[in-house]
Amino acid sequence: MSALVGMGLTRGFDHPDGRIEVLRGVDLSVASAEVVTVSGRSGSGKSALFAVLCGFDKPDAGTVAVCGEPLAEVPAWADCGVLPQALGLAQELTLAENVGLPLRLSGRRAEVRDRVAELLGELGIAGLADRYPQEVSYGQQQRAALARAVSARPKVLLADEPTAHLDHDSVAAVLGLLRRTAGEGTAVLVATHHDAVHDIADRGLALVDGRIAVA
Ligand SMILES: Nc1ncnc2c1ncn2[C@@H]1O[C@H](COP(=O)(O)OP(=O)(O)OP(=O)(O)O)[C@@H](O)[C@H]1O
Repeated sequence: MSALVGMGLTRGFDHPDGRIEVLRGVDLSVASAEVVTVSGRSGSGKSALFAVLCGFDKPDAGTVAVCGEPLAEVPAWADCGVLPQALGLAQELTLAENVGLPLRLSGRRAEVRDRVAELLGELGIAGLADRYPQEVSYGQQQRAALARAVSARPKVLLADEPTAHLDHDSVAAVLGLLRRTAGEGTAVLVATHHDAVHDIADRGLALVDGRIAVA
């Protein structure tokens, strides 16, 4: 079954010089355990699409379903994990606390310690567990935000440019985690400009003129 289904998604924005229609009827689906990339030129609407798919933004028309259920107004982290381009780490929490937050909010406190240690270790930032986001680099924050997105083992993971700004070893760690997360049953959708991400994906989609095409 498709874990993530978007149908007929449209979204436009009003600007002083007129309205732009960014999404013009996007249909897509991602199955459990599948890694799918979305490419497209800068400004083509990848982030706008992800915002609609995870419920951060409402489409003008169309529907989103996670495992056959309409997307909740505020989806649980265990349903939909998100790595937004802006990261959105809680500044008043340490990296470890940020990563453990989805588990705490899901009432799974017993899993927090081991899962946080596992993810921070895998992403090479275990030594930064007790630092606050403003005390580490952007790339380190980005990996913490990815760890937070996957910590509750969500049904769907949406990762917007997860390898931007990372060095070679960090890219390899992120790609390994994306693949492993899919291997554990999560449907993974990744917006990327990066060939290395396409190489580990099962399929590639492209956003062209507000619609989805096979890449
Ligand atoms: N909240 C908003 N208000 C107005 N315009 C917006 C808003 N969000 C996105 N846009 C516009 O929608 C278009 C698509 O933006 P989006 O950020 O989705 O592109 P993208 O494909 O993710 O680009 P990049 O690869 O550079 O991250 C752009 O023209 C942008 O200016």
